[in-house]
This record gives sequence, C-alpha cells and structure tokens, in this order.
Amino acid sequence: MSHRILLLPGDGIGPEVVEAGCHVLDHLATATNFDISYETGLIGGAAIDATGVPMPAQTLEAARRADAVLLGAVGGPQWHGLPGDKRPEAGLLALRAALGVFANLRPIRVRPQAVEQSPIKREIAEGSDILFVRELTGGLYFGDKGTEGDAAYDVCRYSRTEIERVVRLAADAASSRRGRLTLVDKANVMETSRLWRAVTEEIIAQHYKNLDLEILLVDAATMHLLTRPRDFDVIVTENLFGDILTDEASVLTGSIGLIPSASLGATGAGLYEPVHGSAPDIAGQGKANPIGMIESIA
Ligand SMILES: NC(=O)C1=CN([C@@H]2O[C@H](COP(=O)(O)OP(=O)(O)OC[C@H]3O[C@@H](n4cnc5c(N)ncnc54)[C@H](O)[C@@H]3O)[C@@H](O)[C@H]2O)C=CC1
Ligand SMILES: CC(C)CC(=O)C(=O)O
Ligand SMILES: [Mg+2]
Repeated sequence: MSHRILLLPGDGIGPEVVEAGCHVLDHLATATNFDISYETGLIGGAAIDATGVPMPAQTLEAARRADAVLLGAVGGPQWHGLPGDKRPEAGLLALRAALGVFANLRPIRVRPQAVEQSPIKREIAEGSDILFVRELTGGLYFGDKGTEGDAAYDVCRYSRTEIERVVRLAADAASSRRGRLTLVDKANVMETSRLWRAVTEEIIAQHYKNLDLEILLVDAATMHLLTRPRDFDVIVTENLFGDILTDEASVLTGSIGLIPSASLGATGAGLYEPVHGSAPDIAGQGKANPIGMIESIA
C-alpha cells in the first residue's frame, strides 16, 4: 500500500527545506522498500499569488486524503499588508484547525557534537533535552478578533476539553521520558491560565501520580529556560506561549533551523513542519538549515 504524503512547500526557505527533506525521504524509502507517493499543494503566499487565497479548498481536500502532510513555511514581507484572514499565516492556521492537530510536539535537544554552536555556556546548555507540547488549535490565535475604530482585540478562550486532551498527551510523554512535567501559564493575571492550572493539577493528581509537576509563570519561565534548561523534561503550555518559548529555547541548540515539530490530533493525518518561519532574509541563498525539516520527517 502506498503512503500518501502531501508536500506543502509554501514560501521563502520553505521550498528549499522541503526539497532537502525529500532527498532524505526518497533514499530511506528506496533503502527500506517503503512505498510512498507524493502530491504537492499550494499554501500561504504561494497560494495567494496563484489562487487569491492562502488555503485553497483543493489543498484542504488533499490534506484530508493524505497519510501525512509535510510543510515548509509560509509568509513574507510581500504579503504583510493584507488583512489578517487573507495573510499567508491564515492558511497555516486553517490547515491546523481542519486537521484537528491540537498538540504540537517540539523537541529541543542540544546534541553533544553541536554544543559548541550554542551561544549559551557549555555548562548550562550541554545535555538539554526538552519536549515542548504546545496547544495548537485554541487560544488567542483562534479566538474572536477584530477592530473597533481605533482599537483592536484578540480573544483568548480555552475550554476544559481543549486543555485536558493536550495535558494528557503531555503527561503520557513525560511518563515515558524522565517523569517531569512543567506547566507554563500566567495564572496570576489570566482567567484562561487559571483554568489551565486547575485542570492540569486535577489530571496529574488523579491519573499521573508518578509525575513530578512543576508550575511556572511564563515571564519567569523565559529566564529558567536559559539558566537551568537541563531541569526540564516535558513542558506543556498554551498556543501563544508555546510559540514564543520554543523559538527562545531553540537558541540553546545554536539555530532555530535545527528544530523539528509534529502536530498530532486524536485521529487522522499528522502535520510535520520545522519550527522556523520562511526566513525571507536568507531565502534563495542556499543557506537554510534543513535539519528541522529532516527531523520532522523522521
Ligand atoms: N510555520 C510557519 O510557516 C511560520 C511562519 N512564519 C512567518 O515567516 C516569516 C518570517 O518570520 P521571522 O520572524 O523572520 O521568523 P523566521 O523563523 O522565518 O526567521 C527568524 C530568523 O531565523 C533564521 N532562520 C529561520 N529558519 C532558518 C533555517 N532553517 N536555517 C537558518 N536560519 C534560519 C532567519 O534567517 C531569521 O534570521 C513571517 O512572515 C512569519 O509570519 C514564522 C514562523 C512560523
Ligand atoms: C501561524 C504561524 C506563523 C505561527 C508560528 O509562528 C508558529 O507556529 O511557529
Ligand atoms: Mg513560531
């Protein structure tokens, strides 16, 4: 049976890293007699230029048919003037929502052979191995948003169910790793964070007594990540905080280009993409690090 892979190269360095990833995948598939078939689709700025919208219906249908979706990156300065729902990034958000991939796994590992690449002192960075589980289909990115005269708003909303499913996934991951789960929130200020904290504490107390649960406020967490990264095992957090903290944590490894991700739902195809964006500053120069894409494929 052929495994159907949908390639969505997107914009900027997206096509470069997808091409590099496919070289590796082709070699592996041939070497192991693993039968794959590719389909390529449009997303983001490339889709806007070709069809007028960042997520053509044809791409969504192909993603639903696929066994796995490999995405490069979307976005670039040429589309920055568009309204929010017409921008390249809206295409990626629509894809994540349509596939129901609520958990975005972002492993950050400082490899022994690359520790010298880290701008962080060796005695701090060496051996760091953190799995971020970022909630991917809720929160600020998906809440009601708009403008009212000179004002603008983005609503952050989370339901108990949305929190429960991603916390359970993170707790399962921690159980199979080093048994430590860290929740990052802003429960001293945000109502949604207080719900995250209550639900997480309840789930861990009831179902994961084996785990050591640590809770950090997000502002302090940004410091702990770069001063005691080895203390972390699995970190679970909401969509916005996870987006920001993983770019920060990538610094430990020396390059955001090294960081892969897998976005998983309860059923259906997974979405596999590097953590970085379209990097317009280096696009077309043959400089993009493809390891994040290759590890996403792995
Ligand atoms: N998943 C996605 O498709 C994402 C898309 N974006 C979009 O990408 C565009 C550019 O965003 P930026 O803020 O510049 O973030 P970015 O992640 O594209 O780039 C940030 C910095 O990291 C470098 N970098 C990124 N990937 C690299 C790689 N593989 N190898 C070596 N260096 C790499 C870039 O050259 C740049 O200096 C924006 O339109 C943004 O919305 C941003 C993040 C994720
Ligand atoms: C919609 C994306 C541009 C958000 C992002 O930066 C990410 O998922 O890493
Ligand atoms: Mg990001």
